[in-house]
Amino acid sequence: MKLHNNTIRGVHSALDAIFEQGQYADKVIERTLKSNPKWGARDRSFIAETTYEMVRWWRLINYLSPSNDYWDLFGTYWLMQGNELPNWEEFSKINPEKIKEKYEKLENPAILESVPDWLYQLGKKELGEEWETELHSLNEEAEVVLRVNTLKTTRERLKAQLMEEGIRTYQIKGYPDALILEERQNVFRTAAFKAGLFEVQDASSQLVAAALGVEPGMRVIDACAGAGGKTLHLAALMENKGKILSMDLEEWKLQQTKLRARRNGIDIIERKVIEGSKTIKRLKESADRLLLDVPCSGLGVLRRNPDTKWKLSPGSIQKVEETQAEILQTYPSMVKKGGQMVYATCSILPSENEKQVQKFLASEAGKDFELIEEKKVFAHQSGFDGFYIARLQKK
Ligand SMILES: C[S@@+](CC[C@H](N)C(=O)[O-])C[C@H]1O[C@@H](n2cnc3c(N)ncnc32)[C@H](O)[C@@H]1O
Repeated sequence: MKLHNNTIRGVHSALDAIFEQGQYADKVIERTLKSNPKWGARDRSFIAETTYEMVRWWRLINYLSPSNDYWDLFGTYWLMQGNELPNWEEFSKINPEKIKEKYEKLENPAILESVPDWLYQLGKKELGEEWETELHSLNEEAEVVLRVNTLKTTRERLKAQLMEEGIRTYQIKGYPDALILEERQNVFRTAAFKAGLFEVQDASSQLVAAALGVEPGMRVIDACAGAGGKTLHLAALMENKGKILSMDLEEWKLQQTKLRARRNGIDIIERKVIEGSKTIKRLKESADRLLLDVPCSGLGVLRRNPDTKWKLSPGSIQKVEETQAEILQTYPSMVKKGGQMVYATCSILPSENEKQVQKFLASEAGKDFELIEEKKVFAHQSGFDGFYIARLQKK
């Protein structure tokens, strides 16, 4: 593949915004791509892919070539991919033989898998032997997965329509609404997306709303709804009949659901900002189903958000675990007697998952609940994001 100086500069400026200014990788890439309308589809995918991969392998790259110069770091990454470097002045400081030798001698698994030491040790402590395999898998590039909006189309019809738009997809067993892209492409520009025929949502994430066992006509609360990914799925499973109360602390996130719901042809969603414990108390025993898609470390979705590795800290994980425990102590009161709730995270750490559920069940707030089903979804087993999904019944 031929390298172009100005697309590499695009990668450099994206890396600078991510590492020096602490911005989120997905937002940075979106902005970088918009900054030069002359870049074609190939340039854009080079910039997006290279930035993500360099963020993913940042520790390893910096170990192999300790340098503050982005050209050295890019050159090292390029060699790691099995490519040759062109004879450019910018790459003159790079010694491919030395890099190769250093890599071959490397034994430290945290550097090899490109994660901070504390994170490597935490994973090992929490998951034991399974961590190595899982971590390796979490360093792979994520597939692009679509969730068919069954309110507007079927999987077969969408597959055919996307094919007409030049996008090839395939389906997999066990995920009834999912289509996977054969090749990474920008699907947001398609007529099918604009018509609300699908949303982009990882296959594991599609298991969450499905686990809640909703039916048309139910009253459902999605208490950590964010921008509404799972709310939209719930609405489709409910055939757009009943009521969904979509709640979050952040109003700007809930606002995004409005637009998405319109595109999806959904009108059963009501939005409510959580202003404090009163908001929750007023909704006591009002829901047939409650979804707690709680804030988490995001360690299950490192494929999609590799910058999470460098943003997390032991302190931030502890803080998020405290929030999870607090949510579990108060929000389940919104479930009607005989109703059900799902507690879910996109983390693979037992301390955010089964241990939180066990603590809840052993507490006063959880005494009326029982665990019906629990799914620990690992990336190395499923091929998709890591998730945890627990379904509980209120007696
Ligand atoms: C995992 S994200 C939700 C993703 C969303 N359900 C989706 O499918 O797109 C967790 C959400 O919980 C919200 N949150 C954080 N603390 C909360 C709290 N105490 N109560 C309710 N929501 C909270 C965050 O703002 C964030 O949007």
